[in-house]
Amino acid sequence: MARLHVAVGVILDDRQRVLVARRAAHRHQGGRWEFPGGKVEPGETVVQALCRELEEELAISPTRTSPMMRIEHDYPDRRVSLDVHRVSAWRGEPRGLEGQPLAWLRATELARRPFPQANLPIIRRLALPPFLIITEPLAPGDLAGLARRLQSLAVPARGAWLQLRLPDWDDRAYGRALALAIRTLGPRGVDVTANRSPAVARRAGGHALHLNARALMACEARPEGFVRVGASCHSPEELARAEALGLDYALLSPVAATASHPRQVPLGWERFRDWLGRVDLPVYALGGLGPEALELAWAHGAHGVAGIRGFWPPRGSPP
Ligand SMILES: Nc1nc2c([nH]c(=O)n2[C@H]2C[C@H](O)[C@@H](COP(=O)(O)OP(=O)(O)OP(=O)(O)O)O2)c(=O)[nH]1
Ligand SMILES: [Mg+2]
Repeated sequence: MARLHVAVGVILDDRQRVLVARRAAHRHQGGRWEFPGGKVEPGETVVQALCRELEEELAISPTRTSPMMRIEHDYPDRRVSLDVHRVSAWRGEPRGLEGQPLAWLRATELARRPFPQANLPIIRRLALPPFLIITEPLAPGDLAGLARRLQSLAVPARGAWLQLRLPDWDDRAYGRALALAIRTLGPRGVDVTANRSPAVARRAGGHALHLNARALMACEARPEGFVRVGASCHSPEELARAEALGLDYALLSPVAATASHPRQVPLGWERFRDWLGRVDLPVYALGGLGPEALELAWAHGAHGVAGIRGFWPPRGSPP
């Protein structure tokens, strides 16, 4: 059975809601929800096919797209290869030209609708927010200072999560900081990942774990008991290790020059794209980047942007 090549669009608005449509009952995978798109015709590029399909199905013309992932899936009656692209800007107002119902959903709402089986990796990937904010250096044990900084955090409309990175803090103080961060940010919809040993993270109630590159390379297996585990990477070997361990994401740095790691040579965007293209893993761009770099990062294959300085309000500014 030949594999059907399908262009799929993850259409995202500026609050990171995704446009989905319900497939008509009589079609393959009928009645289920889908990300709009369709078959790539002979002679078309994937992006050309996507633009044509979105014109035909929704009356919109994409003006900005970026590659997101590729999925091979075998249904009992059909084999498909989904070439998934983000659509982050378009002309026109989406309408269901084929009578199909449409809905704009947040990532957390996608899991509650029936989608074709092949779409599950897309839904899992969308659950990772596009911004990963890393804590700034803070005097060891200064919990009150941390509380003030967490309060001051302006969460980007597209969504973010936080990596609690306090390398100078001892385990005890770190555990208290982690519990504080989870308590403060959880109600604001911001998950917190612990950059510490699994034992300390677990004891403080952490459910996500971040490994630095040294911890990653020392790891024999994915640490157990966390819903999300990721790692900091600086080379293709480290990325390959993160993929082999079945981690959920990686950070790749430094893309540009940074104040926090002045001696590291920046990768630049071309090498960044080349390296992340060798693994099947969502990768955040890190190093000298702020939230404004998201479209550029997407254009180079990144899942999102991670950073320190570009995300926090200046110290001493009113909360
Ligand atoms: N468009 C789309 N297709 C998907 C998704 N997930 C998934 O398994 N598929 C499968 C279902 C179909 O077998 C195939 C897409 O074909 P399609 O029926 O949408 O193709 P098309 O728009 O060109 O439609 P048509 O001309 O055949 O009516 O890929 C998805 O999220 N979006
Ligand atoms: Mg279609």
